[in-house]
Amino acid sequence: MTAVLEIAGLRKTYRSRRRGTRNALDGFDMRVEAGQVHGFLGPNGSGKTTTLRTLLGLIRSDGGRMAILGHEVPAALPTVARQVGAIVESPQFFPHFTARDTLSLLASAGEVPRQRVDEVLELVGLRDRAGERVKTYSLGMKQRLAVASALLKNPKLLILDEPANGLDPGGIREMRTLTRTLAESGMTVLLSSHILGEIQLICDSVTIISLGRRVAFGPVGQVLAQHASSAVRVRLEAVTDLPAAADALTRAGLQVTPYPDHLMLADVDKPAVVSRLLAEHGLYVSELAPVAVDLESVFLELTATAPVPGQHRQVDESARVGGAARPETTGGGWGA
Ligand SMILES: Nc1ncnc2c1ncn2[C@@H]1O[C@H](COP(=O)(O)OP(=O)(O)OP(=O)(O)O)[C@@H](O)[C@H]1O
Repeated sequence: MTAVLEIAGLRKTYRSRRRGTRNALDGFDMRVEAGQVHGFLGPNGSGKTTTLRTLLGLIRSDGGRMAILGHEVPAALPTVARQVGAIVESPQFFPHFTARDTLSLLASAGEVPRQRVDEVLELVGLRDRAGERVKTYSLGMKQRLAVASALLKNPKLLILDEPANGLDPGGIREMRTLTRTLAESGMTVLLSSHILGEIQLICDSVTIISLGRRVAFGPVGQVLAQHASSAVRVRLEAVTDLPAAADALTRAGLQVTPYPDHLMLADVDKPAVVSRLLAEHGLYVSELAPVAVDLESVFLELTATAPVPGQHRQVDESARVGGAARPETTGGGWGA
């Protein structure tokens, strides 16, 4: 398959006299194949926006390589810019302009044929409200207008940062259908979102980032399968025993994620070992069930961002996967 987007070893450090240095990207890799809808997932502050801004030449990297449609960027951005549509930060529109005026202005500035304005208004579902001023639009309608503006050039690569932000359930479903339709027409879509159920429904493949590094990537089914084999949900007869159970299982070397009314265990080859171990501590299991894994649980496990009762996770406290200095080896190098 042909890569529309390749990133290898990308590094970005923010430096400020007051806050010191912060490694936002620490050798990040990504590869997006042509015609795919690719999900870009990561906890708050993990480096998604920094990646996208670097890719689009809005900020400069401190190292690594990036290519769009085979052209190295940022050097080739003037060449490839026409083929990339992006909404990375909430775009600002003139509030007194209508959606049609806004898009017409952008179309003439970008030498896009006038008829494309009506096409994109139709595509994003704004046709009937296109004559109203943007200041009267709801958040979701502004979001649709933003997507319309990114589609004007009929790009080969469409980058959407949180496109479902502010959309109602119907709007989210329409955005899903639109994204799939665009991909079926040959467009490659890179989609960052925190709505993991949505990503699982829409995306062909994903990249998960944590602390500026890739911690998982590949086709959605493959990423799920890699984590599906041996997750187990444990409930106890007494909920108050959960902390003691988590403690005993952790000390036995198991990877435990606590929830208010159950524990999740990763990599359990023999579930019977769990009930025996807990019984030895006077803790009695009421349920021990293999779990059908979903993207949300994989995300929480890989980024270590599952909520822990009684604790308030701070934004930078996501995973150092495996405790290793570098979380995963991916074959390395360009395009892995
Ligand atoms: N201009 C900046 N100056 C200093 N630090 C920054 C700047 N922009 C981002 N950072 C830091 O870089 C890290 C990555 O931020 P980034 O915005 O890329 O995360 P994100 O994954 O997009 O998060 P979110 O999901 O919350 O949007 C964070 O620790 C953030 O505080």
